[in-house]
Amino acid sequence: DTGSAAAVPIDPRFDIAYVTPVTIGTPPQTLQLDFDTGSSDLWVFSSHTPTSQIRGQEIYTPDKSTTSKLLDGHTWSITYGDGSASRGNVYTDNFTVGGLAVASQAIQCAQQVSSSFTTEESIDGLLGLGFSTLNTVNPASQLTFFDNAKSKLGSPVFTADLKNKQAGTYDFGFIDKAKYTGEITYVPVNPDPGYWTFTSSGYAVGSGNFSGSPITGIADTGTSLVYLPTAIVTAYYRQVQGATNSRNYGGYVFPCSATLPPFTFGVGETKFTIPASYMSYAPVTDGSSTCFGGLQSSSGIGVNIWGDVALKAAFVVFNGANPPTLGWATK
Ligand SMILES: CC(C)C[C@H](NC(=O)C[C@H](O)[C@H](CC1CCCCC1)NC(=O)CC[C@H](O)[C@H](Cc1ccccc1)NC(=O)OC(C)(C)C)C(=O)O
Repeated sequence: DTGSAAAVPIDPRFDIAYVTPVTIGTPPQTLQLDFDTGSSDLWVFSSHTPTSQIRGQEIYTPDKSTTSKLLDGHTWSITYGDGSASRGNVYTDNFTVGGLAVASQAIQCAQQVSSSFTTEESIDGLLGLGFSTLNTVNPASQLTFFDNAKSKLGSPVFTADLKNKQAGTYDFGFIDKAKYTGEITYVPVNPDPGYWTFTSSGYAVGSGNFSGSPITGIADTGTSLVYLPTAIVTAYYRQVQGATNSRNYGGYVFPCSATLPPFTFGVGETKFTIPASYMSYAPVTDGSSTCFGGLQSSSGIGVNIWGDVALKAAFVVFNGANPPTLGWATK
């Protein structure tokens, strides 16, 4: 079997996150979920979520599904890097993504969501695509959709083809040659503690020389920006007129009129260039002439993160074979 579904930016002005339609239950209930390779819980706004915490999101109602089953005594609670959080109970039900079906997927139903989830009307929940070791369900952790679907897939892979300010695609079970150019470079993945962790072969700022210093980080579709070591980030913004590291805005900002260099990162022998337009992420507030950078320092995070700003510049194969690998191709 295979599956293919669109990854749609939730905001047409800048790519803060992407959502993908899924169906849950019988008859099918359609929700838009944020596919997140940086976590491993599949959770949804639901009929168990207090109505005061719902603002326009679609919800999953297990009682309306003839195939839903309560996973008795199981609970979950998750807090993300940006401080947002949710918790609740667990059902199993039929679940599909782009035509690919899993019969008894653990669906974590929110009984509580933090305010940042309530105010993000376009996100009806998350679909974790990290390793199942990161799943937070107690007393028994649950498998991700990808882990449940793997045995039905021609090849145990999914691919991310995220795009700039337009819809991209998540494919499951096959690699679409039409989506990339050249050869795919595969690199090892360390699945501990549960992220898609790999090592980049180095970077270059604009037309500067390529530094061959390895950078270990995670490929994370659920993080908007790129977070790298301070030395790299300061080297980048040294090339941007008027750039400053703003405590007020929590990162590097610069005049929106500034000329930005592109940023190149290596995977094996292949080089990926993030265009300057992706590196100017967004005005700090609507209409401001001060812009927030798409590259920020990872010093406060503890891990380097190749988020959407970088992933948009590549076609990425998440290979769930044993051992797992990541494939990167230009497009
Ligand atoms: C609990 C663990 C098992 C897993 C957990 N994983 C993570 O925190 C990484 C994971 O990819 C999470 C997944 C996101 C959580 C929040 C909702 C959207 C998905 N990423 C994160 O927690 C990182 C947060 C994102 O980068 C936000 C996302 C966002 C989306 C829409 C609106 C506002 C903000 N963007 C964001 O802040 O963009 C700015 C900086 C331009 C404003 C962890 O490592 O702690």
